[in-house]
Parts: sequence; C-alpha cells; structure tokens
Amino acid sequence: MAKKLHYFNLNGLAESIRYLLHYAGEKFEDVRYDLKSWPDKKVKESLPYGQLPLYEEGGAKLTQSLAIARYIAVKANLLPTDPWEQAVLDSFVFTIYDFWSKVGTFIKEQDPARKAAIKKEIIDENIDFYFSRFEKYLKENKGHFGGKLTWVDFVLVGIVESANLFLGVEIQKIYPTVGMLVKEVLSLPGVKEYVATRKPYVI
Ligand SMILES: N[C@@H](CCC(=O)N[C@@H](CS)C(=O)NCC(=O)O)C(=O)O
Repeated sequence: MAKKLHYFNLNGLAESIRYLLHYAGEKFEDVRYDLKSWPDKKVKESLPYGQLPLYEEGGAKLTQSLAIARYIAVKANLLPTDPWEQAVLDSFVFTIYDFWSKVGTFIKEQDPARKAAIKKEIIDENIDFYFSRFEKYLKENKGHFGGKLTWVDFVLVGIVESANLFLGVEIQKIYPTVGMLVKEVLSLPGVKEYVATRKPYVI
C-alpha cells in the first residue's frame, strides 16, 4: 500500500513523523512543499483542513501531526499497552505542543518589534519553564518520558530541533538529559541513516 507524508521542506511538525517512519522501516514517499510558494492554492484546497502534515495510506488520509505520529508509533511498538501509561505520555506530548504553540506565535507574527518581544519571552521564560521540567522528569525516568523509548521521545526531539531552527538557540546544550535524548533518537537505526543524508533546512 503506497504511503505518503506531505509537509513543507522543513522539520516543523513532520520531522518526528519522518523519524518514526524511518525507525519503523516503512517505505514512504516524503513529499515536500516549498514554503516560499505557499499557499499553493491547488494543494491547499486538496487538503482536508487546508494544512499539513497529511499522511496517506492507499487512498486513506490522516491529518494532525500527533495522530499520525501515534499511529505509526503503535505499529512500531513505541506505545505502552497500559492505559494510564498511555495517558501520561499523551499528557507530555500535549505539553510539548503547548511549548510549540508559543514558538508558533513567534513564527506567525509579522510585526518586527512584536516578533522580537515574543522571541525574547520564549528565550527568557518559556524555554526554561518547560525544559527544566522535562529535564527533571527525564532524569528521574531513565532519560525517557515513558521510562524507556516511546513515541513521545521522537516528538520532543522534532520540536527541539524545530525550535532551535526558528529561534537560533540550542536547547539540547542547556539541558543535558534532553541533549542525551536528542543524541539517542538521532542515532537510532533508520533515523541515523536518514539524518546523515537529509538536506539542511532553510527558513
Ligand atoms: N494541529 C495541526 C496543525 C497543523 C499546522 O498548523 N500546519 C501548518 C504548518 S506547521 C500549516 O499547514 N500551515 C500552512 C497553512 O495553514 O496554510 C497538526 O498538529 O498537524
């Protein structure tokens, strides 16, 4: 069954999905759109909610980055079976996205002064608020959100990389346990080979 992941030529909300697909050994078409020529009216109108990422299997379409990541994670055995453990991981994933929504506000802001102020707030306050907590939890749980490798670790790494790219920071250097997790995920079979050949992202 033909599999396709559609997203921009960016890591953004799709990089963790790319990692998961490569780790799972799935053959898929990594379809990329140029952000500079977005919105491509024809593509946008073909998307269920006008947004990316979109994942396709055969003719079936799945939107929402976390739903896509979770689906691939189930197939790759990266989700615990215990409902409580699943819920704890969901809670982390939504918290990681709470942080990402601040970065999203920065990305969307057009006014240079407001953009600079949002960036300052993220760097001075939000990064530490979220990442000092992630760091502590990871340290106490064998370096992983679920005590062992799960899909949430992939999501965190994708978001760290993307935040770094947009804000010009290096979050993984400030929080050593987060840094170790980034290294681990990027060295996983399948992911390592993908990362070695991916082109640098330009924004
Ligand atoms: N909640 C959605 C958000 C999707 C989203 O915001 N996509 C952005 C890129 S990160 C997009 O498609 N922007 C282009 C547009 O809205 O035209 C998800 O997690 O997949």
